[in-house]
Amino acid sequence: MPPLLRGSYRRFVLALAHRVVLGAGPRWSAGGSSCARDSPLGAEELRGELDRFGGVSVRLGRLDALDRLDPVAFQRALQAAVQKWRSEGRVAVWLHIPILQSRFIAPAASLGFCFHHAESDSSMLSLWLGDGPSRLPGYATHQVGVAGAVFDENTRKILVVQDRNKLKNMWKFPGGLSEPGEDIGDTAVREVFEETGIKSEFRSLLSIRQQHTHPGAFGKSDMYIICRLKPYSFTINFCQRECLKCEWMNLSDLVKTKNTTPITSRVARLLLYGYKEGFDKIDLTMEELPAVYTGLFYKLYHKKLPDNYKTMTGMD
Ligand SMILES: NC(=O)C1=CN([C@@H]2O[C@H](COP(=O)(O)OP(=O)(O)OC[C@H]3O[C@@H](n4cnc5c(N)ncnc54)[C@H](O)[C@@H]3O)[C@@H](O)[C@H]2O)C=CC1
Ligand SMILES: [Mg+2]
Repeated sequence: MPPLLRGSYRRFVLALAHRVVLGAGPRWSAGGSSCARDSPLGAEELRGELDRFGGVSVRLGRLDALDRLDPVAFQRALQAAVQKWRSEGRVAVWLHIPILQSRFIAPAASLGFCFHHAESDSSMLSLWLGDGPSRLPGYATHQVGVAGAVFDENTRKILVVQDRNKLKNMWKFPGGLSEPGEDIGDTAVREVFEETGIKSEFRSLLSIRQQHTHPGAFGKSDMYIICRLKPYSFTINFCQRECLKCEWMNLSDLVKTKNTTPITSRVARLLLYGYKEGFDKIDLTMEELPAVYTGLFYKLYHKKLPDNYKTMTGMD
């Protein structure tokens, strides 16, 4: 018996392994999400939840007893649990590890667990137990950047900046990265205000760019969305830390200048077209609709649909 499994550790690990085996067993209702517990053995157990795909989720932060467990003992307990789950046909194990319990990452990795993702205060490891290659979905694939094309129809001027810390100083629309849970239009309005001091309101989406292996996206892809915004303040007070220059430029000058990026030039032409022919030609407008399954709401962006088409029931 290894020295670390003597005395109280030994009793604990045996109880833990036993608990895992029982906990992962038939008292878990298939397709349900309730915790399995064996009450006679108390709180010291490796508890998990069964998900609707047949995988098991274990949240180490909920297991008080782990505070007293060392990595070697944890590895043995986890190994026993994985064996049992495998024999029961579970398809995957998800291991949620609070950052302060990161000593359990290496033991899990030695059993084949890999990082699925990490947040600021925790990591999630996963192990595929099903047949064939893993069918577990990956984590985030893109970062989302949003810019605001703030166009003043009265003066035909557009708000442009040159970023500091860029190798080439070119005119572009102010913008930046979306915060978690932030609506696209809100990112545009917030970033425009933070970088230029201009207040504006969301009108529509104009373009979406997708670029892979984007520099600065930590190996992920970049989704860059440009919104049309309407200004309601006009005095520039730009952020010196982020921007080198900021000005209201004639839209026709932005269309002509070579000192800009291809996407800015293209969207400037799109705006000119919208200004001359009607913004309904270029706008993807937003509407909030209810989600059927979650009871939440979402934002849907598309070209304007006439009201009679929204309510029509057939082709008549
Ligand atoms: N084609 C275009 O016209 C351009 C498009 N974009 C798009 O805009 C979005 C990002 O906008 P940004 O203005 O860059 O974001 P942002 O306005 O949120 O600013 C990012 C801030 O983070 C700082 N930063 C970034 N990486 C850093 C690091 N490793 N260490 C320290 N500080 C760091 C930068 O200095 C900057 O202050 C992306 O979607 C990108 O594709 C950005 C520039 C030009
Ligand atoms: Mg920016």
